[in-house]
Amino acid sequence: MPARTLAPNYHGTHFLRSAAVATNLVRASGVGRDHLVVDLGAGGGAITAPLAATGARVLAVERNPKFVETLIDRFSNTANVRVIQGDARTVPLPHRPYQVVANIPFSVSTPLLRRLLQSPRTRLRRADLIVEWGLARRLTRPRPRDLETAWWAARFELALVQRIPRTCFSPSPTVDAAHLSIRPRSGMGSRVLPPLWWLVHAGYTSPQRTVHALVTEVAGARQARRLVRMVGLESNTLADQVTVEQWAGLAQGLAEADTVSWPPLPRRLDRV
Ligand SMILES: C[S@@+](CC[C@H](N)C(=O)[O-])C[C@H]1O[C@@H](n2cnc3c(N)ncnc32)[C@H](O)[C@@H]1O
Repeated sequence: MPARTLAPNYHGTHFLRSAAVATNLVRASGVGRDHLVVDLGAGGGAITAPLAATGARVLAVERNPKFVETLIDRFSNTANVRVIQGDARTVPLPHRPYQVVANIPFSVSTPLLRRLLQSPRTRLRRADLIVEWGLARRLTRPRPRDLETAWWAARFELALVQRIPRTCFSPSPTVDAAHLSIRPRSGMGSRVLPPLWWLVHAGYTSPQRTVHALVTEVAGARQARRLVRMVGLESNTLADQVTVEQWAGLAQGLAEADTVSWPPLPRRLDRV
């Protein structure tokens, strides 16, 4: 169904009118035969169709019954597409590793990102999302302004791939969008997560303390000096000057040193 026939705009959502944007997004995602991929907010299938063409197993999640009908019609003969009527904020996500490729509704971007990125047990392997330009800028700052984004960005590399002009959507939103790529950061296995959480939590709760003082609390002054230097910081660098990459490096160093018995991660991180 051509995107421009989908107006009026349902709940502030914007449908892709550019097939090239959908194709490029899918190509950049690296999705291929037999991968499991979820399209959250599938609409008329603008992204579902190029995903299906890769041979991947595609789950197309859509809340609006009219679009669900359209999707069922459009993909009734496509064995590798399953249409799921439901709310992307609550629909069960796969228990095995999966990717997400989607033009997510701007109005629920943050709850959806939380679902994908927050839990230490997430099975998300990568994601390529179209999000609001301003959100993509905020998420990809080297020093995020809030603890939640820092927790996501220390475990996943969040990169702004390109700006997508508002004219690529129908109806056009008031602002441009962006292709946001999400890839797991290497070396962030389960042993690294407790020290990582401790560090970012301490750093964002006490932004004016030196990172050296924070690390000293758990590792002793000598080890703290070594780790702080190892990630390219000075002893007097304040916590709010530390990048997510440096928090990740410090957490890896602490996990390797293996001298601390870390408290378990808070259960609320798993509530997704
Ligand atoms: C930005 S549009 C994208 C549609 C299509 N993927 C495209 O790119 O043209 C978002 C779609 O998500 C649907 N939607 C909005 N909120 C949703 C939710 N909470 N759960 C599932 N789908 C939702 C809307 O009905 C709409 O079809």
